[in-house]
Parts: sequence; C-alpha cells; structure tokens
Amino acid sequence: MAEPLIMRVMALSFNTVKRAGAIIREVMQRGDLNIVEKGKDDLQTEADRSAQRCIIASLNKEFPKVQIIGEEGLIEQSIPEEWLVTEIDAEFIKFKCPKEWNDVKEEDMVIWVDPLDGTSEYAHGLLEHVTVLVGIAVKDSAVGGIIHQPYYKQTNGEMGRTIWGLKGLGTGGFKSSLPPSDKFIITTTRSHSNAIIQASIDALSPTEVIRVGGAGFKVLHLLEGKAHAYVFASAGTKKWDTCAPEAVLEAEGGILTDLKGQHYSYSKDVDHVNVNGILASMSHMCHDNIVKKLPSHIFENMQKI
Ligand SMILES: Nc1ncnc2c1ncn2[C@@H]1O[C@H](COP(=O)(O)O)[C@@H](OP(=O)(O)O)[C@H]1O
Ligand SMILES: [Mg+2]
Ligand SMILES: [Mg+2]
Ligand SMILES: [Mg+2]
Repeated sequence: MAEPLIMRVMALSFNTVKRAGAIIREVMQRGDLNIVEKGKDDLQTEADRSAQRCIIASLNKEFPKVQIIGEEGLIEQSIPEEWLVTEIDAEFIKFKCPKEWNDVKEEDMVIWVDPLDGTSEYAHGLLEHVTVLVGIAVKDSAVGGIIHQPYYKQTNGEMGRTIWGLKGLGTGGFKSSLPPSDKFIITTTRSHSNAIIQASIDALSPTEVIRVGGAGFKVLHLLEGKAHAYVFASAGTKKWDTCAPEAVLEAEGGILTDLKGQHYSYSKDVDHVNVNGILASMSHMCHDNIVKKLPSHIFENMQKI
C-alpha cells in the first residue's frame, strides 16, 4: 500500500529543496543574478525564478491535484530535465505517519513555496541567511515544513542542510538548544525595518537584537537557541514565508503567530500578506509576555504602513 500522502509530499520535498539549493548556488557562482524589482524593497533574482520552477514542476508532476502556491507567481512549467526531482527521500519515508494525517487528501492540502527566502541578503552576498521553504498546510493550518539552508557548511565539508518538522512526528536536521537564560535576545528583519518595527523592539527592552534576513533563518535562530523571540511589527511577509517555519517551530514545541497571538490561516484562498506582523518563540510563556507587553499604538500604527 502506498504511504500516506503527507509523508510522500514531505519525502519528495526533502530532495526537491536540495536540488533548488544547488540551483541557487549555481546562479551565484555564474555571477549573473538578473535582478527584477517586483516592488519597493522587493527583489527577484534568476535564482528565485529557477528554484521555484524546479520545486513547483517537481511537486506538481507527482501531486497534480494538490494546490501549490509559490512566491514568484505563475511561471511556465517546462523545465530542464535535470531540475525535475522524482525520487523521494528514502529515510524520511520510513517514519510512521502520525495518525491524524493518515487520511489527508489532495484537496485538503496546500503547499506554500518560498524558493529563496532572504533574497535581499542573497543579492548582498550574505549567503548564510538564505533558505528554501516548503510548507504544507492541511485545511487551514501549517502542519509540515522543510527549511533548506543551501550555504550551511557541514563539519564534513558538505554544503547545505535540511531541517524538517511535522506536527505529531517531530523535527530533524538540527540540534535544538535553549537560549541563554540571563539575556533576552530578539531577532528581526535586516532589510525591511521602519520606525514602528524599531519602537516595538524598544518597548520589549531586549539585551541584544540580531538583524538577519528571511523568516526561515530567523526561526532557525529560535530553534538553535540563538534568540528568544522573532518580532516583526509590520505587514510584509507572506504565507510562503511563514508556513514552513511555523510548522517546524511548532513541531518542536514553539509557537508562531501574528503580534496579537493569533495563528494565520494557510488555506488556499487567504490573503497572502501576513498583515498583523509576526511573533515567534520557542517558549509559550515568552510569547504570551510579549503579546501583553506590546503597546497597542504599535499594532494600530503598523496597519497604516
Ligand atoms: N516590506 C516588505 N515588502 C516586501 N517584502 C517583505 C517586506 N517585509 C518582509 N518581506 C518579505 O518577508 C521575508 C522576510 O523578510 P525579512 O528578511 O526582512 O525579515 C522576505 O522574503 P523573500 O526574501 O523571500 O522575498 C521579504 O521579502
Ligand atoms: Mg521575495
Ligand atoms: Mg521569503
Ligand atoms: Mg522568497
């Protein structure tokens, strides 16, 4: 009997993000990023486009009835043959599917794809910040996620690592760590800051602020104990930025919501923009405290930008 759909989607995504990561490295190595400005502070490079074509074509071929939504919109589906990934990860598929996902059907699932998270950092050569994100939503919640970091240097010299999480099963691909208890470290945007984002951080009196690119890389900071909270008091991120990070973080026991503590919906017809900002932490207590501490004017003014 075939393995449950969600396990096959995760196992194919696992190999697909690695292929996308290799494409991202190849584009950088060739040196012609061919940048298009989609909007204010919103770039798209050849790597974003090519990685998305690789991921969407591969997932779509195997799972034609699953809705897939990618950041770079509708782009032609024909791709070089060597970009098409057909093999599933042999190790992942051996895990037992959590019983709550055993019967998930194609029409209950949405796959949110961010082919390159941290484009601004990629374009500036801050390559460690870059991740490839594939998030799996069931009904309206983020359930499974894969975060691939193409420029992570493994101790054996290999480039890239793949972090995964599935609610009810757990996580893999990294070593979890708690942040220092004598500090309060916030991670936030490096390239999309504004006065309200800064005011929200000031109101929380952190001992340190780590400004890095990408929702994926910031959530990795939480998972690895480098920061206590990810705070972003602005609209700007989209569902493809948060679906995979939310699923991985929550499969590890953390929480990712808007600034009021409400989960976003990831169903196929939602507004793509995360209008109420982002708040994430490994600790529910830390998360609750921040929701209580954020002054209401932040929330009101944030909506006006
Ligand atoms: N004001 C804004 N306008 C457009 N995109 C924004 C934005 N603020 C955040 N984002 C998007 O949200 C993601 C995380 O942002 P940041 O690195 O600033 O924390 C990035 O994804 P991409 O790099 O995939 O486009 C970025 O483009
Ligand atoms: Mg982008
Ligand atoms: Mg992104
Ligand atoms: Mg992106």
